[in-house]
Amino acid sequence: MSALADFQNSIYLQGLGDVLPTLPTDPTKLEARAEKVLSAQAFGYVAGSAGSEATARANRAAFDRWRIVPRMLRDVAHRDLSVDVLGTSMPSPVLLAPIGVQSIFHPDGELAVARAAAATGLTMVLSTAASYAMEDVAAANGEGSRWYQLYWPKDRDLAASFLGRAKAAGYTALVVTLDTFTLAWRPRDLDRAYLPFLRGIGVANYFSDPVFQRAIGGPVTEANRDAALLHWVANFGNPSLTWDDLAFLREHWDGPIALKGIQHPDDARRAVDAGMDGVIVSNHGGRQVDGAIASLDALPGVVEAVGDQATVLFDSGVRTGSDVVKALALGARAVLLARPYAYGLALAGEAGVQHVLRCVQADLELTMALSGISRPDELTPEILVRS
Ligand SMILES: Cc1cc2nc3c(=O)[nH]c(=O)nc-3n(C[C@H](O)[C@H](O)[C@H](O)COP(=O)(O)O)c2cc1C
Ligand SMILES: O=C(O)C(=O)c1ccccc1
Repeated sequence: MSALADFQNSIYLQGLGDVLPTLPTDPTKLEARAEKVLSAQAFGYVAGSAGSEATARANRAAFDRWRIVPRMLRDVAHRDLSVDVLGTSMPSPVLLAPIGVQSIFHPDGELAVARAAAATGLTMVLSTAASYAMEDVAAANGEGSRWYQLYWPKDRDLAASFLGRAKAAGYTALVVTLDTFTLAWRPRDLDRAYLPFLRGIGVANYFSDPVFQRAIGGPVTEANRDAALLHWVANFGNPSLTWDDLAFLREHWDGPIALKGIQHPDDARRAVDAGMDGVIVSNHGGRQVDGAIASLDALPGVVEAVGDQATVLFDSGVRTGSDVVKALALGARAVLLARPYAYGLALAGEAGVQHVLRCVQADLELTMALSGISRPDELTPEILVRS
């Protein structure tokens, strides 16, 4: 049964008992509802962006400047949303973006998200800054499919250790995030003096790592906890990295690699020259460079530069099925969904994440079908006009 039929059934069955769906389907309402259950600090952390938040707004405005021109009488009775992305087959072109520190949203954090991803068949991308160790998340994800996102630490041995652990735990592709070697100027967090890591959230992969433990002289205990956190701060990111360093990744990872945070066509070309398999066009949801180009506006140039040589993925601002249609029409192979599933997690744990994933997929399937599109590879720029 398709995700759509599945979802409509569940709404219908709930309706029979005069019980309305417990969570909103509208992403804006979902965010508003999440604000009610989260602390001001946790909500500010997820909803907030860098500086004046102009780029976060621009991400959404860019979607609104494209309009779909639906086509009729195209026999869309049989729809197949499945795609192959970097060696992973997925039921629809939507992945779960890496989001760190998920236990600030729900005690089960990444474990709940891993279960929801497995239940829906979608691929999750686990952050290095997760609140649970990657082996525990892999166990929760079971037969599901998972990629690993590297925050590339200064200590090369630690980076190599992370990659070895990820491979052993069944993460099949590597996402390397380049745009966040340090957190940007984020007023909402600054004004609350809020940083989850300083409370020991988001460091599970570090504290559980043998290389990290060796560096601080043994396992993390109450006695050396502050020293461990300081070591984390000193090692989290490496601002000295250059394109030449990418050779290290190829040496330590034999699967597909995608660079996340690409916004310029020349950087995409350099990624291909360095032997990378994919790029993720992203401005980190406007959380890094305030005033940066809207992610959707950066997409066509990157696709033109490397679309025939690398897999181009997209995130930043994806909220609805029509957003996915637009990003795919502009050349993305798949998109990463981010904040909306964190809101689902905050509201109802695994069930909340499943709800969000099912909503986006059902909306996507309906929007495609009603636009005359049966399969993702039929989406081309011709279906869009500038509004
Ligand atoms: C709370 C939060 C934590 C995030 N943590 C990470 C992370 O650990 N690694 C990473 O590559 N991106 C991280 N991101 C960025 C997302 O992967 C994604 O690029 C961004 O959220 C897309 O913007 P959108 O949520 O507005 O669609 C984080 C985003 C949020 C909101
Ligand atoms: O907050 C973020 O955007 C982010 O990417 C991050 C970085 C380090 C730890 C947790 C999240």
